[in-house]
Amino acid sequence: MTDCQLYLITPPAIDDVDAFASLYADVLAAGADTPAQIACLQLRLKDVPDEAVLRAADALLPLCQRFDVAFLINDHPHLARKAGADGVHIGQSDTPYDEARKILGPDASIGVTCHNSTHLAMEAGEAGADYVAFGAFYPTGTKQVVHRAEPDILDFWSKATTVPCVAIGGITPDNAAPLIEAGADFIAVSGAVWNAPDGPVAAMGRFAAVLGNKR
Ligand SMILES: Cc1ncc(COP(=O)(O)OP(=O)(O)O)c(N)n1
Ligand SMILES: Cc1nc(C(=O)O)sc1CCOP(=O)(O)O
Ligand SMILES: [Mg+2]
Repeated sequence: MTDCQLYLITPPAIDDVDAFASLYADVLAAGADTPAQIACLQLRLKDVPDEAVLRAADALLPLCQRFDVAFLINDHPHLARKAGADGVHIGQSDTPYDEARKILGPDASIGVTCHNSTHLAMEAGEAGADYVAFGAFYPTGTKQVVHRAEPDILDFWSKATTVPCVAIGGITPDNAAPLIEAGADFIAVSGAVWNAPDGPVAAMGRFAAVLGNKR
């Protein structure tokens, strides 16, 4: 079994929060005690009012706590603090790391998007980021991306530092293996779970199989 873990990101829009929370509970249960056990859920709602983020957080945080899953909110450190989240993920055009750390304090988990740049990752790591995220590794329909990363950045990073690295971008059970083998500590996925033709629970089984292989 690899030591790479699954980092789940919500869809960018959730129309029915209660229905999504129920589906997320099924996904949590499907991954529990398997190699696809979810390590972190990121709430990544885009272009919605703060109230919508907080409403979704209220529904999802208790489920994360029940399954010992870290709960991060994307982009907004103030909302992460207000929601009682475990941390925030920030990109290069979001709140700067130092400001996010001031807002959330020393015990929060703060992840930083570093695209395909070891320079950005070194800066984030030296500043105190809890993880760095590299991507996009594959084409994705979830986000308009301009940067492409190759697995060798994961190999370099995992040999050069102890700061955990997250791989993201178009990751599926069929293309995850090279990223896992290259040294990703986490694979961050969204569409491959939520948009799976046979449903998110079946997708979790496929991720368990690929994450269960020897690194
Ligand atoms: C784990 C993880 N990695 C990268 C991103 C992308 O963040 P960002 O560049 O700020 O883009 P948006 O997600 O905010 O559109 C992420 N959210 N999570
Ligand atoms: C949110 C995000 N950030 C990316 C980056 O490259 O920084 S790619 C991406 C989309 C992730 O969703 P999916 O697993 O459906 O591709
Ligand atoms: Mg962002």
